[in-house]
Amino acid sequence: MQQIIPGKSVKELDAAFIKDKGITSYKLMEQAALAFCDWFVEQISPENDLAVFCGTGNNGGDGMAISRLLWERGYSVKVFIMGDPANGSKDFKLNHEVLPEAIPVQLVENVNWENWKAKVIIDGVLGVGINRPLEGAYLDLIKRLNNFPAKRIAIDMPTGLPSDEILEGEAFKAMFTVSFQFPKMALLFPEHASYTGELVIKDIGISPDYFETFEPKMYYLEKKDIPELHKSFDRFSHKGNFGKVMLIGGSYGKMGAVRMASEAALRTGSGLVSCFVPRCGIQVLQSSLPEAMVEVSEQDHYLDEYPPDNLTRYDALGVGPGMGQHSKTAIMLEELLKLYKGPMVIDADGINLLASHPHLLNMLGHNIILTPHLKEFERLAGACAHQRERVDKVAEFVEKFQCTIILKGAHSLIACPDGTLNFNSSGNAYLATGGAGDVLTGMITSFLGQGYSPKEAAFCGVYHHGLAGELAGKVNRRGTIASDIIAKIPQTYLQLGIH
Ligand SMILES: NC(=O)C1=CN([C@@H]2O[C@H](COP(=O)(O)OP(=O)(O)OC[C@H]3O[C@@H](n4cnc5c(N)ncnc54)[C@H](OP(=O)(O)O)[C@@H]3O)[C@@H](O)[C@H]2O)[C@@H](O)CC1
Ligand SMILES: [K+]
Repeated sequence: MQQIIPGKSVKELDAAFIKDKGITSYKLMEQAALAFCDWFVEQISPENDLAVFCGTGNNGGDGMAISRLLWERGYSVKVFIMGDPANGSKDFKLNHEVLPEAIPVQLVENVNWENWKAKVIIDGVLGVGINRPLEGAYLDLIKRLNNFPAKRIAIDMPTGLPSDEILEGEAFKAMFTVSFQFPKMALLFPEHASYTGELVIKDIGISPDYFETFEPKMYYLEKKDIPELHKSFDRFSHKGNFGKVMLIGGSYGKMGAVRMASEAALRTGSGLVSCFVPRCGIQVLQSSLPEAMVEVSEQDHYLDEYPPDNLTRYDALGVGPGMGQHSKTAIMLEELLKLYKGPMVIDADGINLLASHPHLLNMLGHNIILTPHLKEFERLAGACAHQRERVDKVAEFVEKFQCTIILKGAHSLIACPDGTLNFNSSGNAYLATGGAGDVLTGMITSFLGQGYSPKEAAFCGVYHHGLAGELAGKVNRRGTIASDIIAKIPQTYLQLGIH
């Protein structure tokens, strides 16, 4: 898996890599620029005139190299330099020197903005070297570029965005950020969505072993990581091999949640799916999801204090969708935590009940996965000012209670008891729809029931769920609903080449 390291460690990483490979830093910059151009030519046609803004550090050096390479590919390019080129970094200067004479170069301070035009703005002003908020001429430039009607693309990082912290002040508002080798952590924060734009990661050839010495252990979960996590089944596999799971939840008016989680478990591959719901749910479930078996608790409208009988029948449980927060249901949850020693996902009202009955937190452990969205997590662990703080609190929570947490959102964070923090890459905004979380619960429960470890089940569940959302979004766009995501689960296996 691709490791994410702090921006301040990038220089050290580069130095180790180029020393070991016996290449120059200029060559590495060329590799980065080529990787950017490979992506760029697929997106933007040469009819568009390009304005490349270069600082005088290595981000600016990238900008210079990219200008040359795109010019060679037939683009009309103009270069604008921010800062004093005489004070530039070594590789900035080298790339400045080899810039073809046919490319016009101007200092930003000399630009007459009145007649200025460009269809595409490429930002190579500052990258991971940023160490303070933008001010003065830098700030003026970025504000101007943000208001200019052009396509905006950032090299490595949008100028102004710190690589690992929350933005203070202003930054370049990129429509695309093409980041080298790994996503800088701040590109994954929801607060930065309008600065990062669409995130593209381009491999520049630095293999994973060069990252290993860096802390903390943060990773980016990508498509290539998923197939090897999957088990293979053969012609003689029977439904027992695919696991027997139970989804526990539902209350009057919220039976859809447990129904969707159950269908998602079936579509993910569970051999047998049972539901445990209040009495009022039996007809809903039996008629709308005939593949599931249903057991009911005594009460009509909510789950009473008695958990299902004979829990050892199940390979995994998923608890919480639509469950409500009745005090008797809280007792049932406590009983479940006492009695059931297999793997379990706790979501939605299950999490809310943990938050309102904090003594239950001490019953969590390695076999349990919690799947809170931001607000649910804050109910568990206290308010957070921003995602940076939330990431730290998630890590602390997992260390204390030794369970897995999946903090849902764009780039869901999977924090594991082994101390790793893993950010997901799949998914899109169309996943932000009622019931999508219930679908995820069903999927992870299914993987647990199929014998995947909590970490494998979390990785596979989150990645497949995001991919199903992408596939559903392609067809249904803003009209995507949770059932569309479920319908696309089988296709995610196909996309990943898994039988
Ligand atoms: N492996 C990789 O990922 C590779 C990375 N590469 C590229 O290198 C980039 C990093 O380059 P970099 O280290 O030279 O820093 P960069 O961002 O150009 O800043 C330059 C200088 O600006 C200054 N400065 C700071 N804050 C400021 C502010 N607010 N306003 C004004 N000035 C400010 C500060 O100097 P100071 O003023 O503090 O002396 C800083 O040193 C990286 O993002 C990627 O594009 C590739 O080429 C190869 C492979
Ligand atoms: K930049």
